[in-house]
Formats: sequence, C-alpha cells, structure tokens
Amino acid sequence: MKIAVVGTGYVGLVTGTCFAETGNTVTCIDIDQEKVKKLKNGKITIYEPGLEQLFERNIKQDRLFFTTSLAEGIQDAKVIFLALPTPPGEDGSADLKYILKVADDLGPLLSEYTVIVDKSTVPVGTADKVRERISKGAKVDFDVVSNPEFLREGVAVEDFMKPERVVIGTTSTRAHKIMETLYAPFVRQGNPLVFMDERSAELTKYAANSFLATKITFMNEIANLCELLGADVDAVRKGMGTDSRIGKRFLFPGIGYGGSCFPKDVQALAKSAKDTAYDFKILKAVMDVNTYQKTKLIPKIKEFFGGNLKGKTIAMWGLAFKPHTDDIREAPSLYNIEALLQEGVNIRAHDPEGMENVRRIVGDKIQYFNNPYEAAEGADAVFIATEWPEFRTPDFEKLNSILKSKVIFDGRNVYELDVMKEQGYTYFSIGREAVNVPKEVIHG
Ligand SMILES: NC(=O)c1ccc[n+]([C@@H]2O[C@H](COP(=O)([O-])OP(=O)(O)OC[C@H]3O[C@@H](n4cnc5c(N)ncnc54)[C@H](O)[C@@H]3O)[C@@H](O)[C@H]2O)c1
Ligand SMILES: O=c1ccn([C@@H]2O[C@H](COP(=O)(O)OP(=O)(O)O[C@H]3O[C@H](CO)[C@@H](O)[C@H](O)[C@H]3O)[C@@H](O)[C@H]2O)c(=O)[nH]1
Repeated sequence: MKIAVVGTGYVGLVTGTCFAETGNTVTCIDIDQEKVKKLKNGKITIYEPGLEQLFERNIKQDRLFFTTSLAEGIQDAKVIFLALPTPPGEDGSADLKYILKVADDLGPLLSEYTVIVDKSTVPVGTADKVRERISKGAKVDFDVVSNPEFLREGVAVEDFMKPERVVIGTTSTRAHKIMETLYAPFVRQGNPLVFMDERSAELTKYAANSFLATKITFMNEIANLCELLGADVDAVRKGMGTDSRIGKRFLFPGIGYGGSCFPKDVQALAKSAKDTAYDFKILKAVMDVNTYQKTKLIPKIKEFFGGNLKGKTIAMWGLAFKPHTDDIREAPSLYNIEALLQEGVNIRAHDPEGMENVRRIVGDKIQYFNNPYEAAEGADAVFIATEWPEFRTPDFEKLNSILKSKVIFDGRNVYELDVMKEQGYTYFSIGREAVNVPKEVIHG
C-alpha cells in the first residue's frame, strides 16, 4: 500500500520505517528542511535502538522516501498518518495548531478517497475537528480515523513491530477494512486490533498514559513512606507485583516520570476533565507528587553537605529522561541541574546519548564528559538521574580513586544496598535505607 506520514519525529519516523518494513511504500513528510535533508542523505535523525538498520534497508529497497512537500508526499497515498506534535498550550490543553494546519492544507490536495489517520495523541473530539477542516477544501470522499500510538522510546521499533494491541477508532467500514489490511502483518504476530469509535480511541490513549503515570506515582508515594517507616520499597514492590492483578511492570520508584508524553498527557487529560466541569482529583495529585518527586534528593544532598552546596562538584550520571534514548524532554535531570546550579554546584555530566540535546538547552553552565569516570573526576558526589545499564556495574576501584568522597545519590535505585555497604559508599536512594551515613549527618 502507498502511505504518507506527515511529521517525521520520534513517532513519524518509526511509523514510516516500520510500515515500509512490512512492504508498503512510504513517504515521510516534514517541514524541517534540515531534518529532511539529513534523512534524504540516509542519515538517521534520532537515536532509537534497531531503527537505523531498518531505515537503511528500506531506503535501499526503494520503499522509504522523504520530502518537505505535502503535495508531493501524499501523491497516490491511500492512507495519510498525522504524526505531528501536540505540545501543551499555556492552559495545559493539547495544542492542535500543527494538526489543524495540516488538515487545512490537506483538503484541496486530496484527489481520491483517502484515509487520514490521527496518530498523534489528541483530545476527544479532534477527529471531528480534523474532518471538518479537511471537508472545507476536499472534493473527494475521505475518512478520519483515530489510531493512537503506544510505542515507548528506547524500544520503539520493538513496540511498533510487536504491539500488545493496536487501537483503531473508526465508524467507517471502508476505513476499517483499509486499516485492517495495513496492520495485518502485526496481527499475525498474535496481537489484537481493537476497533472502537473515534472518541473512545482518543480517550484510550490519555487513559492509558495517565494510568501508567498514576501507577508510577503511587509507587513513588509508597517509596516516600518506606523511607519514613523504615521499610524497603524493593521488597514491597516485589511483594505487590507478584499479584497478577497488579503486575510487575511500572512499579519502579524514582525521581519522577518525565519524557515527552506522561507529563503533557496527564496535564491535557486533567484540562479536558476541567473543561467538562469534572474534577479529576487523582490526576491533580499525580501532577503534584511528580513535581515534588523530581527534586526530592536535593534537600538530602544539601543536608549531607551541611546545608551549603556552594562550590561543591557533583557528577551527574544520566541526562536522558530514560535509558536507550537521546530524548531529554521533561527529563528529571534538567530539574535537578537547575536546582543544583541555583545552589552554586559545579556539574560534570555524562550521558551516552543525551548530551548534545542538553547542551542545546543548558549550554556551558555544566560540563560534559564522554564517560562516567571522566565526569566523576574530583567530584564530591555522584548523582544518578538515568539508569543506563553501563552505570550498573562500575569499576569501583577506579571510581574510588577519582572521587573526592565516596557518596552516591541515586534517583533510580541502580545499586543493591549490600554492594554499597561492601564498597563503603554513603548511599542515598529512593524508598530504601540510607547506607553508611555519617552520624553527624543523621543527627543533623
Ligand atoms: N514520542 C513518543 O514516544 C510518542 C509515543 C506515542 C505518541 N506520541 C505522540 O505523537 C505525536 C508526535 O510526537 P513526536 O514525539 O513524534 O514529536 P516530534 O516533535 O518528535 O515530531 C514531530 C515532527 O512534526 C514536524 N512538523 C511540525 N509541523 C509540521 C507540518 N506542518 N508538516 C510536516 N511536519 C511538521 C516537526 O518538524 C517534527 O519533526 C505527539 O502527539 C505525541 O504525543 C509520542
Ligand atoms: O516503573 C517505572 C516506569 C517508568 N518510569 C518513568 O516514566 C517515564 C516514562 O517512561 P516510559 O513509559 O518507559 O517511556 P515513554 O517513551 O515516555 O512511553 C510512554 O509514553 C508514550 C507516549 O505517549 C507511550 O506511547 C508509551 O506507551 C508510554 O509508556 C520515564 O521518565 C521513566 O523513568 C518510572 O519512573 N518507573
């Protein structure tokens, strides 16, 4: 099938490449000329494990194309995906200006029946709005379908190729058939296509993200309570997670959820609720707790260093909002960098993929190093903001010899407490006993 994808960011590039991989001819469209130039030259624009190989293969086999021209890109396309940004507006609602602009442009360009698919995360009623905008300029039949995307960054290709489910919102039998054909290769792997109406599909996406953000936040509050009650959140997590009604996943406490989706989607759902005069109390609590959680280690760091951090040096291990991505949108690291800089701390940072993106925002207010040991050179403490696998088993001998003092503040519970005890580190983590804390700190 010939398809077009409008918006070639994280979702658009993965969507386009994976549909090409299943035999479709795909043209990805983006207004960012630099991005398209790079992609046309066979250079991938995001870091996503496994994507580059598929990207190169499908370009070579003439199934994957890139353009900045909407008119050229959608030519002969039976299905047009909209994978455009929906950033939060000032009031927290999803800003639909990118989607609606493309909808306006698309109408006059359609030359035969086409399915237009909202892949972006959009509020309930957006399919109706897109339909209305397109119909103003269209002279042919078309359908607007809601097909929210559930991929996670860092495992996006795997999630797309083997989705647990694909949600498709449409009341048109014609569009239903086309979407069924397009997703058939993915269904063959045993995963269901869940058909529903457009509004329910739109809400499903927000409900899923908000539920997962709530699950994480609930565990963050349990972790905070563990610290006060002398319990261990790892044990509690295992005890809870073995109940299949609860499940083991997304129970990991830390310095809050970040990324381009959870923060904005929880906010947008809360705003949608407010607009209907529904007081969605849980969501408000989730946002409040997450704000607190992101910098919850800062007071501990301050207390450890006797109340004054001016002139201290902290090695920050991890900047990306999660491992295996270069994405730093809403990364808890950024909030901690800001708080530490305000306290007069020198920050020496390392992240395997996220440094360039952070440099674009933070510039030379912090220093960047190519490996975790260089970052730790002469530091008073290590702060772990992202649980990259390479931080899990460091060469402690090497680390001991370069750190000024053996102190780790771990926002992602990377180490076993026993290992820290054995290695003689003062170790603060989330929801677990603080290890080897000098008496004068405990007693203030
Ligand atoms: N990132 C994720 O993991 C993820 C997962 C599921 C759903 N989503 C949702 O998918 C949507 C896209 O997210 P993303 O992370 O891919 O965003 P992104 O910012 O990475 O990519 C969006 C792209 O759209 C392009 N664009 C903007 N206006 C355009 C126009 N008029 N014509 C063509 N291209 C245009 C931008 O240049 C950019 O390259 C959002 O609604 C997001 O909530 C994201
Ligand atoms: O147990 C956990 C799991 C995750 N996180 C944090 O939660 C955030 C989001 O993680 P994750 O969900 O893995 O990454 P995303 O790529 O943001 O994916 C989410 O957001 C996407 C965009 O909407 C959806 O498509 C995905 O289904 C949804 O998982 C990150 O900061 C993680 O550190 C935790 O703190 N504890």
